[in-house]
Order: sequence, then structure tokens, then C-alpha cells
Amino acid sequence: MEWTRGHVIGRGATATVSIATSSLGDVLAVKSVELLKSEFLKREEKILSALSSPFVVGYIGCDVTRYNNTIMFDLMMEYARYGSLVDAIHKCGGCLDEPMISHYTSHIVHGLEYLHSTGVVHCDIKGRNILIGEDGAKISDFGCAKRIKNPGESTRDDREAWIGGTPAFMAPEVARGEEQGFPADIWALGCTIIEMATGGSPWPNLTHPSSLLYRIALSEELPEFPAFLSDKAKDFLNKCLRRDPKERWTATQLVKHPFLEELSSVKKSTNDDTADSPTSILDHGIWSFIDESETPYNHSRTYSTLNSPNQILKQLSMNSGSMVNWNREDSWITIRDSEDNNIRRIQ
Ligand SMILES: Nc1ncnc2c1ncn2[C@@H]1O[C@H](COP(=O)(O)OP(=O)(O)OP(=O)(O)O)[C@@H](O)[C@H]1O
Repeated sequence: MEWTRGHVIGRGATATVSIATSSLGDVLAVKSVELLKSEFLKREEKILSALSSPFVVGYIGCDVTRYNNTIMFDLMMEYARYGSLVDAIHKCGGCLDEPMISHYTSHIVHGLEYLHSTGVVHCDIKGRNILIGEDGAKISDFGCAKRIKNPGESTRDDREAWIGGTPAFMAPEVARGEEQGFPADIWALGCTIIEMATGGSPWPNLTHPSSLLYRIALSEELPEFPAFLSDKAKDFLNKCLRRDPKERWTATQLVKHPFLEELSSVKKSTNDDTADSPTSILDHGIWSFIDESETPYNHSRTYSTLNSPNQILKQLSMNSGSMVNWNREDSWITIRDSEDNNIRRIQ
């Protein structure tokens, strides 16, 4: 397919997204990265190309092109003209009202139900990774996603053991480096509902990466439920934000929750259709941020072999390998391991 690159519409930690037009006049979005650094985008392309749902951004194709004397790998997708859910939150004055939250949540839950039924864990659900198109919200950015081959089995291969995502949206078991399965996406969905309701982080008082990870991993706390939400909405949040992943509702259970009953027009059919330069987290001296005198939160039996929050944070770092990068944009920091494909994002 012939296509022409237009202006930039978004920049992530790894890629630049531009608008483009096809020779047939269709408008599309093209996510591009230098071919030599395209490992993550190729992996994203592999996962996205196998998906087809009205609640997931549509895959169009991929290409290798020359741009400004650089060979680029391009992932072509459906163009979501209203940008991300974060853009929608800003446009609505900084937070969404409950009917809008219910509306978008319905789409995201249906998207998760579809992904999980195909064995895909998204691993980075948050407002920035939900796009808004003509027909509603769509899950995008599969750069952290992974396939679980045998969801019912406890044995996991190396890929299934990867831990990734954005710490403010990380489930406790993920923050502890234990596992990242379907329930982790449900926790992140709960955090995204809080993001829609407040326009901010689910953990607003924790801006420091290590404090955030300590709190999520080791405390018994939950993010605060926004007071203005109805009992139905709070009950929905309560089903998502359970610290024990086994107690969280599945996406299939959540689609039937009364909080989403308002939804009438959701299509359920299958669709055929400026970041800073990355620098090493070690260069930033993250471990010097960890105050030995910081009070450890309650430890549970699951990580009894670890006797201090420092060890847990160090284990998280080791899980992410040696080539760890972070990248600030809109206050988010993304950390990736280019060798083992492990990814961390820290707010
Ligand atoms: N299909 C699309 N239609 C419209 N805008 C898009 C589309 N895809 C991405 N964008 C815009 O580009 C931004 C960056 O895209 P994306 O999150 O996929 O990149 P990324 O490099 O994986 O980001 P990060 O790793 O930092 O989350 C999005 O937040 C959104 O604003």
C-alpha cells in the first residue's frame, strides 16, 4: 500500500506517531522507529496483527521506509481522531463525569475480555494507552503486551515471566516482581477509572518511584476511591482493586456489572476492518533514592525471602536486566531492557 507521512501526532518513549494518508485517501496513524532499534515495535506489530476487535486499535500493516536518511520500521494503524483518554480528560476540564467514565470503562472492559480470551495480557493499561475514535475507546500500545500460552497452567516460559508496565498502575503482585497475568490488567483498569475521575495518579501523594513501589508492593493500602462516584461505581472499583489477584473479578465478570448497564451502543461484533533522550536508570542513581531509614511497609508471606524493601526494589531492577533506560514525558518514566525485552515505567 502506498502512503504518505504527515505531521507528528504523538511521541512515546520509543516511537513517534504520525498521521498519514494512503493512496486511496484513507487517513491512518503510523508509529515509527529506527529499524535498528525496532525490536519492541516489531513485537508490538506481531501481537497487534493477530488481534481484531472494535475495542482494540485496528491493525493496518507494516512497512520499512527511508525518512530523513534513516531506515524506519513503520506500524500502520487505524487513526483515532480524538487522541488518547488523557487528551479526553484534559478536554473535559481535568476529569470525566460518571456517565463518561462508565461509557469508556465499558469499552475498555470489553477490549480486555477480548484480549484475555485470546491469551494476551496488555501489561500497560492506563489513560495514555487508550485511544478515542469515532466509535469510542480502544486499547492501544501493545509494546509491553505478552501472550500467555496456557492461562490455566501455573508453569510459565521466560516470556510469560516478564514484568512490565507503569508503576503507578502496577498491581501489588507485579510491583513485587511475582507475576503479571490477566488480573494485573484488571487492577490497572481500576487505576485508570481513578485517573478518569480525578485526572491524576491513583497514588497522588506518591511521586517518588521507590516510595510508590514500596507502597504498592508491600503495604495493605488501596488507591483512594473518588468520593463523588456512585455506590455502583465504587463497587466496580472494589471488584478491580483487590490486592489479592485471585479475588479480582475477571473481565468476563465485569462486563455484566451494573456500573456498565447504561451501555447500549457498544459494538460487540468482531471488526474486520517529546521525550528526553533515554539515559540509564543507574546513571540517574535510582538506588541512591532509596533511603535506608525509610520505614518498610508490612511484609506478607509471599515475599518472606526478602527482608527489606531495598531487596525487593533491587530484585525488580535485576528482573529488568542490565540495559535499563528511562525516559520522561508528561511526567512518566519508561524503563526498558533492550536485551531481554523487559520494560518498566515509573511515574
Ligand atoms: N492510532 C493512533 N491514533 C491517534 N493517535 C495515536 C495513535 N497511536 C498513538 N497515538 C498517539 O501517540 C501517542 C504515543 O503512542 P504510543 O503510546 O503507542 O507510543 P509508545 O512509544 O509506545 O509510548 P509509551 O511507550 O511512552 O507508552 C499516544 O499517546 C497518542 O497520543
